[in-house]
Amino acid sequence: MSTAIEIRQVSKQFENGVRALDNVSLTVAAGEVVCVVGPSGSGKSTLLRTVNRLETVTSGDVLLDGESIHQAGKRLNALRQQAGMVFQQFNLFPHLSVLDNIMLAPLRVQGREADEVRQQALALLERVGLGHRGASYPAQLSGGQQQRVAIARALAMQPKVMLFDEPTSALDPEMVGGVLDVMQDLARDGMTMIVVTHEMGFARAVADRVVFMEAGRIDHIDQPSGFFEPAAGSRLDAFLSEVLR
Ligand SMILES: Nc1ncnc2c1ncn2[C@@H]1O[C@H](COP(=O)(O)OP(=O)(O)OP(=O)(O)O)[C@@H](O)[C@H]1O
Repeated sequence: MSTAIEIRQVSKQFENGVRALDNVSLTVAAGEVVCVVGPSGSGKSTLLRTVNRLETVTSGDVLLDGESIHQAGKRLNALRQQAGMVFQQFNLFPHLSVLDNIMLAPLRVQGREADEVRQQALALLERVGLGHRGASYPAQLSGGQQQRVAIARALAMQPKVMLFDEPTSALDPEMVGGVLDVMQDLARDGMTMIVVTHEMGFARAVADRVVFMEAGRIDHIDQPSGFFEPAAGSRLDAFLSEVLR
């Protein structure tokens, strides 16, 4: 299987001295779903953000389909578009309708043709179960619906990989399932995904591998063959007891 994402010995030290990532390496194959879990502050978001260079690296590199994103030069925008990102806060434009939110970047950033973009946006809205809400504004939707629009918006750029940063953490519990269902469908369709999440049920049901981070390093990777038992009394053990409770 071809490699979609290669995180190569990435370290990140912020200007305040915090070492958020310490020599992290991870390879994600095309079509693979990797969930990243770990205690607060362990570096999960920072790692995800280095993949599309929302965060620079202190050393190391990330390759998307074999191309360096941290040395990308003029190719940076093109490479960034290969990695769709979904955030905890949905970040929709409040003054634009749902349909316009989805169409904006394909039109403005990619310069694609309006009819084609509209057809695709409508199909994506159907896909996330909101085919009837294209004319609504974000404030008229629930948090879960807004997050499904944000997923459709990311997909509209036709990315090769999708990066999710705690996509359900800001949602009311009854909204979580609908968003996870959309993500599970995407996984089934063969999308390459890295998902930072505390949803261990989702991670174990959908992920090909689960990466456990602790203090800026990958502590352990669960393979499909067996689940990880953290050392009793460790920080990861405490964290997992908390999220699995
Ligand atoms: N812009 C920044 N400037 C300085 N320090 C930062 C910055 N962003 C993150 N950090 C620090 O880097 C470390 C890793 O943060 P990160 O957000 O990646 O962790 P996380 O595992 O995603 O945590 P959470 O689950 O709480 O979101 C933390 O100590 C955090 O305070």
